[in-house]
Amino acid sequence: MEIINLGATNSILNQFVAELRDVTIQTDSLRFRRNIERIGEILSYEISKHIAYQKKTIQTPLGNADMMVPNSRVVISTILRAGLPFHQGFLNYFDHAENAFVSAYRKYKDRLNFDIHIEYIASPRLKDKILIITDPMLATGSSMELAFQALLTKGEPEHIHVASIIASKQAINYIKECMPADKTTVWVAAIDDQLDEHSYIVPGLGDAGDLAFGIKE
Ligand SMILES: O=P(O)(O)OC[C@H]1O[C@H](OP(=O)(O)OP(=O)(O)O)[C@H](O)[C@@H]1O
Ligand SMILES: O=c1cc[nH]c(=O)[nH]1
Ligand SMILES: [Mg+2]
Repeated sequence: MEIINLGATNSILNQFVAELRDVTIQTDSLRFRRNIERIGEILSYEISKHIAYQKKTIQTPLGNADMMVPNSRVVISTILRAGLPFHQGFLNYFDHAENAFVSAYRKYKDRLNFDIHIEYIASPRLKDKILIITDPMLATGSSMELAFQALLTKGEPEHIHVASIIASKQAINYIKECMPADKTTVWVAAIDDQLDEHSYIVPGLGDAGDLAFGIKE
Protein backbone atom coordinates (compact mmCIF):
# COMPACT_ATOMS: atom_id res chain seq x y z
CA MET A 1 0.00 0.00 0.00
CA GLU A 2 1.43 3.36 -1.00
CA ILE A 3 1.29 6.10 1.66
CA ILE A 4 1.90 9.58 0.22
CA ASN A 5 2.51 12.40 2.70
CA LEU A 6 2.31 15.58 0.63
CA GLY A 7 3.25 17.66 3.67
CA ALA A 8 6.76 16.17 3.59
CA THR A 9 7.53 18.45 0.63
CA ASN A 10 7.46 22.22 1.18
CA SER A 11 4.46 23.74 -0.57
CA ILE A 12 1.63 26.20 0.11
CA LEU A 13 -0.34 23.14 1.32
CA ASN A 14 1.57 23.38 4.60
CA GLN A 15 0.38 26.98 5.14
CA PHE A 16 -3.24 25.79 4.92
CA VAL A 17 -2.59 22.91 7.35
CA ALA A 18 -0.79 25.30 9.74
CA GLU A 19 -3.86 27.59 9.74
CA LEU A 20 -6.15 24.63 10.47
CA ARG A 21 -4.02 23.74 13.48
CA ASP A 22 -3.52 27.29 14.82
CA VAL A 23 -5.78 28.02 17.84
CA THR A 24 -5.80 31.71 16.99
CA ILE A 25 -6.94 31.15 13.38
CA GLN A 26 -9.08 27.99 13.51
CA THR A 27 -11.91 29.76 15.39
CA ASP A 28 -12.72 31.56 12.12
CA SER A 29 -14.97 28.75 10.88
CA LEU A 30 -15.33 30.26 7.41
CA ARG A 31 -11.53 30.20 6.96
CA PHE A 32 -11.36 26.75 8.59
CA ARG A 33 -13.85 25.29 6.10
CA ARG A 34 -12.23 27.09 3.17
CA ASN A 35 -8.77 25.81 4.14
CA ILE A 36 -10.13 22.25 4.25
CA GLU A 37 -11.68 22.85 0.83
CA ARG A 38 -8.40 24.26 -0.55
CA ILE A 39 -6.52 21.21 0.71
CA GLY A 40 -9.14 19.02 -1.00
CA GLU A 41 -8.39 20.89 -4.23
CA ILE A 42 -4.63 20.29 -3.87
CA LEU A 43 -5.07 16.60 -3.06
CA SER A 44 -7.45 16.08 -5.97
CA TYR A 45 -4.89 17.68 -8.32
CA GLU A 46 -2.23 15.27 -7.02
CA ILE A 47 -4.56 12.26 -7.26
CA SER A 48 -5.50 13.29 -10.80
CA LYS A 49 -1.93 12.38 -11.83
CA HIS A 50 -2.67 8.77 -10.83
CA ILE A 51 -5.81 8.03 -12.86
CA ALA A 52 -6.23 6.90 -16.48
CA TYR A 53 -6.32 9.32 -19.43
CA GLN A 54 -7.24 9.06 -23.07
CA LYS A 55 -6.61 11.20 -26.13
CA LYS A 56 -9.47 13.45 -27.20
CA THR A 57 -9.45 15.75 -30.21
CA ILE A 58 -10.81 19.15 -29.24
CA GLN A 59 -11.97 21.61 -31.83
CA THR A 60 -10.76 25.14 -31.13
CA PRO A 61 -11.81 28.23 -33.16
CA LEU A 62 -8.55 27.84 -35.13
CA GLY A 63 -8.07 24.08 -35.52
CA ASN A 64 -7.90 20.79 -33.65
CA ALA A 65 -5.93 20.11 -30.46
CA ASP A 66 -5.20 16.57 -29.26
CA MET A 67 -5.61 16.60 -25.51
CA MET A 68 -5.09 13.90 -22.89
CA VAL A 69 -8.18 13.98 -20.66
CA PRO A 70 -9.28 11.76 -17.75
CA ASN A 71 -11.28 8.70 -18.75
CA SER A 72 -11.61 7.15 -15.28
CA ARG A 73 -14.98 6.83 -13.62
CA VAL A 74 -14.33 8.61 -10.35
CA VAL A 75 -16.57 8.50 -7.28
CA ILE A 76 -15.84 10.98 -4.50
CA SER A 77 -17.10 9.72 -1.17
CA THR A 78 -17.15 11.52 2.13
CA ILE A 79 -17.66 10.69 5.78
CA LEU A 80 -20.08 13.10 7.41
CA ARG A 81 -19.81 15.64 8.81
CA ALA A 82 -16.26 17.03 8.87
CA GLY A 83 -15.76 15.62 5.38
CA LEU A 84 -18.23 18.03 3.76
CA PRO A 85 -15.89 20.97 2.99
CA PHE A 86 -13.17 18.49 2.00
CA HIS A 87 -15.63 16.84 -0.40
CA GLN A 88 -16.41 20.22 -1.96
CA GLY A 89 -12.71 20.76 -2.63
CA PHE A 90 -12.52 17.45 -4.51
CA LEU A 91 -15.70 18.19 -6.42
CA ASN A 92 -14.33 21.58 -7.50
CA TYR A 93 -11.73 19.72 -9.58
CA PHE A 94 -13.34 16.33 -10.23
CA ASP A 95 -16.52 18.07 -11.30
CA HIS A 96 -17.61 15.14 -13.50
CA ALA A 97 -17.36 12.65 -10.62
CA GLU A 98 -20.18 10.75 -9.02
CA ASN A 99 -20.65 11.24 -5.30
CA ALA A 100 -21.24 9.11 -2.20
CA PHE A 101 -21.91 10.03 1.42
CA VAL A 102 -21.60 7.91 4.55
CA SER A 103 -22.37 8.99 8.10
CA ALA A 104 -20.11 7.93 10.96
CA TYR A 105 -20.14 9.11 14.54
CA ARG A 106 -18.59 8.16 17.83
CA LYS A 107 -21.25 6.81 20.22
CA TYR A 108 -19.72 7.01 23.67
CA LYS A 109 -20.28 4.13 26.11
CA ASP A 110 -18.56 6.13 28.86
CA ARG A 111 -16.15 9.09 29.02
CA LEU A 112 -13.34 7.32 27.14
CA ASN A 113 -14.84 4.40 25.24
CA PHE A 114 -16.91 4.58 22.09
CA ASP A 115 -18.13 2.61 19.08
CA ILE A 116 -18.37 4.07 15.60
CA HIS A 117 -21.93 4.00 14.22
CA ILE A 118 -22.74 4.10 10.51
CA GLU A 119 -26.38 4.96 9.94
CA TYR A 120 -26.60 6.51 6.50
CA ILE A 121 -25.17 5.71 3.09
CA ALA A 122 -26.01 7.19 -0.30
CA SER A 123 -23.76 5.89 -3.07
CA PRO A 124 -23.79 4.98 -6.75
CA ARG A 125 -22.56 1.55 -7.92
CA LEU A 126 -18.83 1.35 -7.27
CA LYS A 127 -17.87 -1.73 -9.28
CA ASP A 128 -14.68 -1.10 -11.30
CA LYS A 129 -14.69 2.64 -10.51
CA ILE A 130 -12.02 4.80 -8.87
CA LEU A 131 -13.21 5.43 -5.32
CA ILE A 132 -11.80 8.42 -3.43
CA ILE A 133 -12.77 8.31 0.27
CA THR A 134 -12.24 11.69 1.87
CA ASP A 135 -12.12 12.47 5.57
CA PRO A 136 -9.93 15.24 7.02
CA MET A 137 -9.01 13.28 10.17
CA LEU A 138 -7.76 9.71 10.57
CA ALA A 139 -7.38 9.18 14.31
CA THR A 140 -7.88 5.48 15.09
CA GLY A 141 -8.85 4.75 11.47
CA SER A 142 -12.09 3.06 12.57
CA SER A 143 -14.45 5.51 10.85
CA MET A 144 -12.55 5.01 7.58
CA GLU A 145 -12.61 1.23 7.94
CA LEU A 146 -16.36 1.08 8.64
CA ALA A 147 -17.22 3.62 5.95
CA PHE A 148 -15.21 1.56 3.47
CA GLN A 149 -17.03 -1.63 4.52
CA ALA A 150 -20.37 0.15 4.03
CA LEU A 151 -19.31 1.41 0.59
CA LEU A 152 -18.18 -2.08 -0.46
CA THR A 153 -21.85 -3.16 -0.36
CA LYS A 154 -22.19 -1.02 -3.53
CA GLY A 155 -19.57 -3.02 -5.45
CA GLU A 156 -15.82 -3.58 -5.60
CA PRO A 157 -13.91 -0.48 -6.81
CA GLU A 158 -10.98 -0.83 -9.18
CA HIS A 159 -8.80 1.36 -6.96
CA ILE A 160 -9.31 3.19 -3.67
CA HIS A 161 -7.67 6.53 -2.78
CA VAL A 162 -7.96 7.36 0.92
CA ALA A 163 -7.56 11.14 1.21
CA SER A 164 -7.06 12.80 4.57
CA ILE A 165 -5.46 15.93 6.01
CA ILE A 166 -4.04 14.80 9.36
CA ALA A 167 -3.54 11.11 10.11
CA SER A 168 -2.08 9.55 13.24
CA LYS A 169 0.68 6.99 12.87
CA GLN A 170 -1.70 4.51 14.50
CA ALA A 171 -4.37 5.13 11.85
CA ILE A 172 -1.87 4.68 9.03
CA ASN A 173 -0.85 1.32 10.48
CA TYR A 174 -4.50 0.36 10.99
CA ILE A 175 -5.46 1.23 7.43
CA LYS A 176 -2.54 -0.81 6.11
CA GLU A 177 -4.19 -3.81 7.81
CA CYS A 178 -7.87 -3.25 7.02
CA MET A 179 -7.88 -1.92 3.42
CA PRO A 180 -6.84 -3.93 0.34
CA ALA A 181 -3.08 -3.36 0.09
CA ASP A 182 -2.84 -4.07 -3.64
CA LYS A 183 -5.29 -1.35 -4.67
CA THR A 184 -5.32 1.34 -2.00
CA THR A 185 -3.30 4.57 -2.01
CA VAL A 186 -3.34 6.80 1.08
CA TRP A 187 -2.86 10.56 0.66
CA VAL A 188 -2.28 12.81 3.67
CA ALA A 189 -0.98 16.30 4.38
CA ALA A 190 0.52 15.43 7.78
CA ILE A 191 1.19 12.42 9.98
CA ASP A 192 1.16 13.02 13.75
CA ASP A 193 2.71 10.73 16.33
CA GLN A 194 0.11 10.39 19.03
CA LEU A 195 -3.49 9.98 20.14
CA ASP A 196 -4.71 11.20 23.52
CA GLU A 197 -6.90 9.18 25.91
CA HIS A 198 -10.01 10.36 23.99
CA SER A 199 -8.48 9.13 20.71
CA TYR A 200 -7.90 12.68 19.46
CA ILE A 201 -4.81 13.29 17.35
CA VAL A 202 -1.94 15.07 19.15
CA PRO A 203 -0.95 17.71 18.18
CA GLY A 204 -3.69 17.40 15.51
CA LEU A 205 -6.07 20.34 15.32
CA GLY A 206 -8.91 19.47 17.72
CA ASP A 207 -12.38 18.45 16.59
CA ALA A 208 -12.64 19.12 12.87
CA GLY A 209 -16.43 18.68 12.71
CA ASP A 210 -17.03 21.12 15.57
CA LEU A 211 -14.57 23.69 14.18
CA ALA A 212 -16.24 23.54 10.77
CA PHE A 213 -19.88 23.43 11.87
CA GLY A 214 -20.15 24.20 15.60
CA ILE A 215 -20.25 22.19 18.79
CA LYS A 216 -22.87 19.44 18.91
CA GLU A 217 -24.67 18.60 22.15
O1 LIG B 1 -10.27 7.66 12.93
P1 LIG B 1 -11.38 7.81 13.92
O2 LIG B 1 -10.91 7.50 15.33
O3 LIG B 1 -12.58 7.04 13.56
O4 LIG B 1 -11.72 9.37 13.99
C1 LIG B 1 -11.83 10.13 12.84
C2 LIG B 1 -13.23 10.60 12.63
O5 LIG B 1 -13.52 11.64 13.57
C3 LIG B 1 -14.03 12.76 12.86
O6 LIG B 1 -15.39 12.68 12.75
P2 LIG B 1 -16.33 12.72 14.06
O7 LIG B 1 -16.62 11.32 14.51
O8 LIG B 1 -15.74 13.65 15.06
O9 LIG B 1 -17.70 13.28 13.47
P3 LIG B 1 -18.05 14.74 12.96
O10 LIG B 1 -17.43 14.85 11.61
O11 LIG B 1 -19.52 14.78 12.93
O12 LIG B 1 -17.47 15.73 13.92
C4 LIG B 1 -13.35 12.68 11.53
O13 LIG B 1 -13.98 13.44 10.55
C5 LIG B 1 -13.36 11.19 11.27
O14 LIG B 1 -14.55 10.75 10.62
O1 LIG C 1 -8.31 14.42 16.48
C1 LIG C 1 -9.45 14.14 16.08
C2 LIG C 1 -10.00 12.86 16.19
C3 LIG C 1 -11.25 12.63 15.73
N1 LIG C 1 -11.96 13.65 15.18
C4 LIG C 1 -11.43 14.89 15.06
O2 LIG C 1 -12.08 15.78 14.54
N2 LIG C 1 -10.21 15.11 15.53
MG1 LIG D 1 -16.07 15.50 15.30
